[in-house]
Amino acid sequence: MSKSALPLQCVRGSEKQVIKKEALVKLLRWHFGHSDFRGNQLEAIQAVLSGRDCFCLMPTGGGKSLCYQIPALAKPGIVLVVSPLIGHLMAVTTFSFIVSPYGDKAFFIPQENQVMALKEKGIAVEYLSSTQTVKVKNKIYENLESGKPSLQLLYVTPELIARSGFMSKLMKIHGRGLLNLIAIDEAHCVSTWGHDFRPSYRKLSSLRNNLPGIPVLALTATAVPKVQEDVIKSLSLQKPLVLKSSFNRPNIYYEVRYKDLMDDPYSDICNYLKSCGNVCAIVYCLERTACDDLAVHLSAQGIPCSAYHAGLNSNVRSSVLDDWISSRTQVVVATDGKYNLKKGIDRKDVRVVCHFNIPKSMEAFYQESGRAGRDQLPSRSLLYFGVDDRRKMEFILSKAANKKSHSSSMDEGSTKNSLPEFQKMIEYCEEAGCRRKKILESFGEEVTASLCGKTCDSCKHPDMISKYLEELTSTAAFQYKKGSSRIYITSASDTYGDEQLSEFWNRNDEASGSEEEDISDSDDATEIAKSVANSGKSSKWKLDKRLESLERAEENYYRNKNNQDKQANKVDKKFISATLRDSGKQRLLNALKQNQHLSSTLQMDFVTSAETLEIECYRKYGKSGKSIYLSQMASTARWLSAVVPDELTQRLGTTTRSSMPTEAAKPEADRSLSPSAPFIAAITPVHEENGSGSGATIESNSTVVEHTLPPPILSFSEFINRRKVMDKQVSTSKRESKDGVSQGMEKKAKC
Ligand SMILES: Nc1ncnc2c1ncn2[C@@H]1O[C@H](COP(=O)(O)OP(=O)(O)OP(=O)(O)O)[C@@H](O)[C@H]1O
Ligand SMILES: [Mg+2]
Repeated sequence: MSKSALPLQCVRGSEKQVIKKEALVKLLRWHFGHSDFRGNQLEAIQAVLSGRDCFCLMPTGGGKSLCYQIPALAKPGIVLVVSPLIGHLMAVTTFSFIVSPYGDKAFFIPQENQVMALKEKGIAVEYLSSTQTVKVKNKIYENLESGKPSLQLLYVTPELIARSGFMSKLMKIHGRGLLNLIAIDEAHCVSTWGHDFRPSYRKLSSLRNNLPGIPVLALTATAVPKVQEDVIKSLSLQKPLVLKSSFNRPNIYYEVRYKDLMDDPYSDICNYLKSCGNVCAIVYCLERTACDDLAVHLSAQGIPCSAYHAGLNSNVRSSVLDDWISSRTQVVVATDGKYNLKKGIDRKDVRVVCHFNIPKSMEAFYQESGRAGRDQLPSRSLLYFGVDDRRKMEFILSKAANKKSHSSSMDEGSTKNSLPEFQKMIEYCEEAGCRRKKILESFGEEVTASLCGKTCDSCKHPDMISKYLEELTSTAAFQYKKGSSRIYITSASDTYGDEQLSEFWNRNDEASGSEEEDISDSDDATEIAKSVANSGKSSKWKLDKRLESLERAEENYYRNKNNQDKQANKVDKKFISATLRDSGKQRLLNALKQNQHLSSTLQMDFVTSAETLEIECYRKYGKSGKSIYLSQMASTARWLSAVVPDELTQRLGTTTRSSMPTEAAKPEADRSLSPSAPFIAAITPVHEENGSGSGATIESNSTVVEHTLPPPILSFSEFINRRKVMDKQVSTSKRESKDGVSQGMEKKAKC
């Protein structure tokens, strides 16, 4: 319910005057219902209200937003909040977001968006972004230009700040003395050293020059000292009050598990999630294919789960998030890319964050694991460490570092070296000692071991962890690690090249619909390699080039990228490499192995089965291009994850007997049938319920067996044919009903 504003005369003070704590606490209680300020909130608020610049470093969920929201209430004038991707996030789903609606740090309150939530609290707030209609924007501009603007808080994107038209509007407002504060949320985005650098943030330095005398508040949860210095310098903060909170997240229990010591990491994560109960969880994977595979596996084991990554079109992503946020799915398996869970939408009650592959840096790990327990309740971070994963990441990073060293004029100071960053992650996993201490020390925080209070596996079970580490160092995989990263060279040539191995279905949709992927998106191994390599081009000239290209990509997101690019992309994306095919076989093999129905069928040759199905798919769809091939592979993997032995035998038998005919060679009748038809026909007799392939009752040897058939594998042409038939049916029935209506009307008219 809307609340009337607290009479402000009791708290509003003139410039440079420190507003007393009591008055600010009153505002906090009245508008937000919190009893007192947390951490450094009060200091930050008082500093900016007295006109001083402030750099405020608070952990994820620490309460940074209040540091600019309270000043908006405590002093006349407008607080300008720069926050990335407001428009994107407000537009991308049907839900609403609150506070910093930037992917990385956004968090979600059902049915309310950030602006709505603040309005509900009686605060005059608006946001401006490219996703709004001209009408809405004009209304806001009118307010700003009116004699007495009623706005207290205005959220804008960094891209808008970069536009000269908007800047001149701001300058006018400033000239009229109506600007109270400039708050820059997610301020680490300004730094090329940070893991979330955004070129448009570089233009924010113009704020200081164009709007002199207005305090600037930079807010971030990024703990790396180099980034902090960079932010202060880049935003031209003047003698700022620097406030740093501890990065300790006492409500998160940290744990590492060792894949190389397990029979089956998939089962382990599955059992782990089950043992946590029906809680909200995020699982991060390095690559999209790993996401898809794991999501399939968890779903097959009865855990409501979906994959979420940039390979899915925005509609699918929205519906995945919808399901997750409304608790229809328990677990989301995501890559760590820009539009994914790390930076997408967050729930405050995430109880578990799992990293199924080692993250590329401690910073990334901290941010991602920090999605857990934003409501301050006990939560868990679990990292699955695998020597192979480690090597893969090392290869990607060192390849990028090599590229860097080949670039001629080095400018060491301007970009970060990712290998030492990754080393911290390795130490976190491979060395004994308190995990919490390692996290905090990696951010330069001095802590005693007692701080942890047995809230990490290493402090809680030191002997067990020592034993695991001993075992790990004696594993073949570990022994091999000092040799070379040979095993990744083959895959890495693909991983690092222009081609993306990690694909999922709907690549066509993606190419045509979701512009957001055009923004530098370290979504999978390929992208990580690319982004690291790019950041490694360290001459000033090269850095500028990179920034320019990123800026262009960013602008493309907000406008509409031209169709020629899409066409070019589509052509490149058609080629199916041998490695892609190998990974496809592996994917089918994994699906087979994960299938519980088949695990008892020991005589089954999984490898040959996977190969046969892949060859079938390639022969049928290889020429049609990568998208269709991948789409079919995804369908097949889904089908395999639930198939029962008889059905698989039938399928393989059918395949062999029919010698994998091409679509053209198939009899006409066969092509128009549902793809499952030959398969169902082979099991006789069949009684279909509801006329569909699923839920059929299969009678065999006089015994009635209830089966839920797995989803049929739809070939592309069958899918198109089916659509055509359905469209035809719909238009016929529409015509008929229209005829019926007009006949009825004719009758009425005659009467
Ligand atoms: N003083 C306070 N007392 C109680 N709760 C608070 C206080 N300040 C903030 N909160 C709550 O803490 C939660 C996190 O706040 P907020 O989103 O501002 O954090 P943040 O630091 O911006 O996090 P992120 O880095 O993820 O963006 C919110 O639910 C907010 O209502
Ligand atoms: Mg925030």
